Amino acid sequence: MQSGYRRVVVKLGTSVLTSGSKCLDKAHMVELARQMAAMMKAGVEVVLVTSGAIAAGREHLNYPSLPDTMANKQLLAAVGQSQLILAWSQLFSIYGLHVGQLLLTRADLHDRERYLNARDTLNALLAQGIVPIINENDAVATAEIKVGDNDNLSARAALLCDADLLLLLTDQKGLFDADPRNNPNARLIPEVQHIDDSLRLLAGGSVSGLGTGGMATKLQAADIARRAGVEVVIASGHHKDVISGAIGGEAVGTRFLALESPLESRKQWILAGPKAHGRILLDDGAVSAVCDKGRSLLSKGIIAVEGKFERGATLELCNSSGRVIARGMCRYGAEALAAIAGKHSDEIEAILGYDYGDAVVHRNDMVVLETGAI
Ligand SMILES: Nc1ncnc2c1ncn2[C@@H]1O[C@H](COP(=O)(O)OP(=O)(O)O)[C@@H](O)[C@H]1O
Ligand SMILES: N[C@@H](CCC(=O)OP(=O)(O)O)C(=O)O
Repeated sequence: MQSGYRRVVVKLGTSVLTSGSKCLDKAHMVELARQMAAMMKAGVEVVLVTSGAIAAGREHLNYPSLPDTMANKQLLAAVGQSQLILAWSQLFSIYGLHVGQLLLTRADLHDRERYLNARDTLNALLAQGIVPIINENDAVATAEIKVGDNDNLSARAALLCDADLLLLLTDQKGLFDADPRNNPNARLIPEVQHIDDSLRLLAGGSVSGLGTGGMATKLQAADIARRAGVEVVIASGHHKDVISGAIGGEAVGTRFLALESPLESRKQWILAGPKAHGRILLDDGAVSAVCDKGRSLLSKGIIAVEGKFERGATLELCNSSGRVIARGMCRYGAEALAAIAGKHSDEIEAILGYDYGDAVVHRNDMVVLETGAI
C-alpha cells in the first residue's frame, strides 16, 4: 500500500453500520474491522468514530414503541452503546486488536484542559496499538452540550489527535451535485478545493431516517478538518476495500484538499472546541479589516450584538447580512459590548468605567473563515 498518511480517523455512519436496515450489520462490520486492522498492520494509526448506538439500542430492546422524547433517545443510546462497543471489541479481537472507548460531549472539547486530557488518552491508546473508538456520550448529552452529529464530532476528533486524513463513510459514493436519493441525474464530485455557499447549497440533510445531518454536516466536518490541514474523503462504506483505497490515495468518493497553511493548534481549538454563545454583526469596514487586512475587531465596526455571554466567550462574527465570516473569543461580556457597539475605542473607558483594550476580539483570538466576505 502506498500511503503518506500516518494517522487516520474513520467515521462510520449509522447508514453504513446497518446497511440501511433496522439492525447492526455484523457481517459488514467485521469486514470494516478487517480493513482497519490491515491498515494498522501496515503502520497507519486508526481512530474509529462510530455511530449506531441508538440503532443498536432499538434492536437490543426489540424495537420498543417509546414516545419520541429526549429521555427515551438517551435510554436507547445507553442500552445501545454497550452493545455497540461489545460488537466492536469482539470484531477487532478477531484481528488480535484491543479497543478503548471514549464517549465525548461538546463540554469535553469546550474546556481546554479537558480537550488536552482527551488528546492524551487518544495518544496513549494509539501508542499501545489499541484502537480508540469514539462516539458522542448521547446518554448524558443534552442539546446544550451536544456536538449533535458524528460528522462534526469526527472532525473534532481528527483535530484532537492531529490526524492527516478524515474518512467519512456513508451510504452514498460521496458528495453529489444534488441528493442522489431525489435526483437520478446527480453526479459525483470527485474533488473539492474550496467550500463555499454554492457547495453548501448542494449538500442536503438526511432523508433515510437513519442518519443525522446528511451531507450538510459532512461538509461542515470537511470544512473544519481541512482548515486544520487534514485531508477529507467522503465515500461509500460498502465500496470494496474503501478504507485501504482512500488511505492509499485512490480516487474513491469525494476528496477535499487540506488548506496549505493550516491553523495553529490554539486557533484550531477556537474553531472547533467551544460552542458559540452569541453573534455580532459587523459593518462592511470591519468585515474588510478582519477578513482581508488581518486586523483585530474594534468596537466601532459593530452594528449589533446578539445573545447572552460573559467576557471570554466564543462568538460568531457575521457580516451585515448575517453570514458567519469569523469566530473569536470576545474580551467584553454581552452587556458591555452592546454599550460600546459603534463607539470609538477612546470612548470605552468613559462608557463602561473600565477598558479591557481596544481590540474587542483580538486577532490572536480569532479564526477568519472567509476573505472578501462583504
Ligand atoms: N449532495 C448530496 N450528495 C450525496 N448525498 C446527499 C446529498 N445531499 C443529501 N444527501 C443525503 O445524505 C445522506 C447521508 O447522510 P446520513 O443519512 O446522515 O448518513 P450517515 O449515517 O452515513 O451519516 C444520503 O443518504 C443522502 O440522501
Ligand atoms: N451518536 C449517535 C449517532 C449520531 C450521528 O451523527 O449519526 P450518523 O449521521 O449516522 O453518523 C448514535 O450513536 O446513535
